[in-house]
Amino acid sequence: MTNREIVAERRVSSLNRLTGNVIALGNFDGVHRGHQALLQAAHDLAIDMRLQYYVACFSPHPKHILQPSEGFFELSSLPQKEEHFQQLGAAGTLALPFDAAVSRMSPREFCDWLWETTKPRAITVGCDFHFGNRRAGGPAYLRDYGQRAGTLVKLIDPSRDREGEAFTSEQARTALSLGDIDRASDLLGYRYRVEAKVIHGAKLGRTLGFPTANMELARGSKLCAGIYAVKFKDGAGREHDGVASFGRRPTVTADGLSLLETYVFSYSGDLYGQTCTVTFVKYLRPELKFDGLPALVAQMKRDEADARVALAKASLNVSGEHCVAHPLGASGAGISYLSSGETR
Ligand SMILES: Cc1cc2nc3c(=O)[nH]c(=O)nc-3n(C[C@H](O)[C@H](O)[C@H](O)COP(=O)(O)O)c2cc1C
Ligand SMILES: Nc1ncnc2c1ncn2[C@@H]1O[C@H](COP(=O)(O)OP(=O)(O)O)[C@@H](O)[C@H]1O
Repeated sequence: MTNREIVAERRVSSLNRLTGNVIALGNFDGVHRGHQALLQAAHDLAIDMRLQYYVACFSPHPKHILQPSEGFFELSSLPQKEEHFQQLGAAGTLALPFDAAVSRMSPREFCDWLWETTKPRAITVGCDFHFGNRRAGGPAYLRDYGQRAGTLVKLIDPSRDREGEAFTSEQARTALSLGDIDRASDLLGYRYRVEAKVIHGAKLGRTLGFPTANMELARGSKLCAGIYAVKFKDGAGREHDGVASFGRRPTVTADGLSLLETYVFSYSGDLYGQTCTVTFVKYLRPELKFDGLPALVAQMKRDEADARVALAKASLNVSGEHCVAHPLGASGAGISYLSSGETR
């Protein structure tokens, strides 16, 4: 059997498992507290119907294709979303490929494809979800289509904070772009985190007594430049405390690339090439241009002390668990990738 055949076989078996279940449909960028409530509704419905629920989301996020020049600030990668979905009891994730051709599908074509692919017994969808050419399809279209196909389509109202404002991905993006980590954590229901490979830098950090693991964030990130108290997970999954700087290092470069640089406390070793995760616990201060390296190093020492205090004060739930209590725990079956021509 060739590798290709093995992959195809796996795909068929996972799709066979997925058909005839509950589908939670959406983009779920950030998997924020509103998304979590919707996924909880899908989960509850699946239990009532004695079925499983799967999440169907587009990949890449449609904004990358529809507004490529605007540099979309995506809150979570597909693997990060899948991790959240698993924690929220989903049996698997169906990544629906999004490209120009899919963007031109009529609502009817899209629904025909989705129904043929997943044979859903029920679909849960947020009241503001739109799809199809020029966003012509919406929850009402899905409900009517479902009625004709004998599928229950459950529209979920947005969940709101104490002030009555709906949780949105855009609010979380705004909070992160302002350095308001507390607000972002509150909206997301967990602490914002990024994952990337550690790359080589100017090798100056070690001479300052502050070696930093350098990571490039996804294009389009609008995270506020500044200094943060963080948790750092190395490639082997070990968690460390640290202090990170995100920005262009105006003290040492004229127009450097934006980098996330973490000084990992009580660590010595080689992190180059490891895929690491940085979880943001507290914003400490803006990035500044210092008058020479001694002034920068003196401030970095104060930053380290401030970060230690902030990390000691923060609740222990630092790896960012969900606020939503979940009876099922992890039971995910992985991601299935589909092409729009494929049904089973
Ligand atoms: C805690 C901390 C605070 C920092 N603050 C600033 C800052 O305010 N301004 C700045 O230009 N660079 C700042 N940096 C970035 C340093 O300039 C950078 O880490 C140093 O030049 C080493 O770079 P390298 O990893 O490429 O060797 C900070 C770094 C850390 C770890
Ligand atoms: N405590 C530490 N925190 C961060 N990186 C460390 C630490 N100790 C050793 N390292 C290693 O040193 C590298 C950073 O050193 P640095 O001089 O800043 O070089 P670069 O400019 O390439 O980032 C990291 O990528 C990692 O491999």
